[in-house]
Amino acid sequence: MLDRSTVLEVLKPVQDPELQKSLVELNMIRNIEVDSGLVKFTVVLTTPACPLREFIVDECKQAVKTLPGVTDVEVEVTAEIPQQKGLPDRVGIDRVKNIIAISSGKGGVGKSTVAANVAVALAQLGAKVGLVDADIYGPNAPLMFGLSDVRLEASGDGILEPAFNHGVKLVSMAFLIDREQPVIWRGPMLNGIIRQFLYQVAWGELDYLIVDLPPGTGDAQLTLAQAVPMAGAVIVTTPQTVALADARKGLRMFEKFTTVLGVVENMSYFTPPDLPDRQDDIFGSDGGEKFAAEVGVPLLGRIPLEIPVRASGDNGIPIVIAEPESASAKALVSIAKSIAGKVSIVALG
Ligand SMILES: Nc1ncnc2c1ncn2[C@@H]1O[C@H](COP(=O)(O)OP(=O)(O)OP(=O)(O)O)[C@@H](O)[C@H]1O
Repeated sequence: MLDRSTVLEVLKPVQDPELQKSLVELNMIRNIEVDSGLVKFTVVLTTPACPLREFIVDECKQAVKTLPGVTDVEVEVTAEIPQQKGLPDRVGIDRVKNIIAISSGKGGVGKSTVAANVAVALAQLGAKVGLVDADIYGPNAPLMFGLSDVRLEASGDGILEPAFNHGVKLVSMAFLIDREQPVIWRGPMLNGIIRQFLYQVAWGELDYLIVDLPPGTGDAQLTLAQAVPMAGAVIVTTPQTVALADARKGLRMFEKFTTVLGVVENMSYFTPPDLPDRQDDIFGSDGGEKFAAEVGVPLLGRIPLEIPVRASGDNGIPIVIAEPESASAKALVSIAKSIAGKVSIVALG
């Protein structure tokens, strides 16, 4: 007989490929309805940015269709994002589910570009996202979000209301300081600023809080590590040997206090606009892939060097919005999905 329990039974062997557990066991199948031959149910994913969304829905449909009497299957997809372990219950951070650090060993490899686009891509996929620009020596996020002229001031109780654009809440040193202030004065402020950005911002409910760190393995990384537990860290590098050597140092440091979710290879190749089939490996070939394999973490994706990436960053409209069909935008959306998938594994692990 075709009813709720036979549907649930036939769905039991269907697994979430990343979590490697049955969807039924994970309580991801809800609201089963059977109306003669029509079967309807909801799949509750662990992130709206699930990289395997279509695959999972297809597997479920195929399984249910094997039941005698089924004429049609309708699947609704929603998401409930699990919270990482160990987050303190303190104002500002109390409704944040997952904190993700984006870091690089070397400067100028595109870390802020990746952080901004991953944040916007996750928001476009339906997640609630915040971004902390913790790069106090070169805060670029306001420019990339078209918010260069914004100034923020904490209210009487010391709480900062974040700026907002492209679906992302944002705080940055650039919103607080006098731009003429010498960079040398910023170092001693670092500890306080990072804590303020975590605990004294009216973040509200956030699925992902992304922290764009300065390059290297310095005070900002240690301050963040001491200030709050993270779901994980992402290392951005170019395929170049010198960038990879620095990335290795960064990775070893992060491994001491969080999960390294993976490596992003940026500026992987250049395709001349008039020669769409060509790929010039300007900074070397497959460096990111070899590096990821060597250190035993996933390669989350490769982003080509494209002029519109730079131009869109300078114009305040990240490439995933400005040119969503470009190879770099597609790579960045796929990277955002991979990061979300890995964060779910950490949270449920
Ligand atoms: N894939 C790409 N194609 C073209 N330009 C890029 C790409 N990635 C980054 N850029 C450009 O390179 C420059 C440096 O990028 P970005 O500021 O993101 O690097 P960073 O690693 O955060 O640097 P910093 O060390 O200053 O923090 C920016 O002008 C950015 O627009």
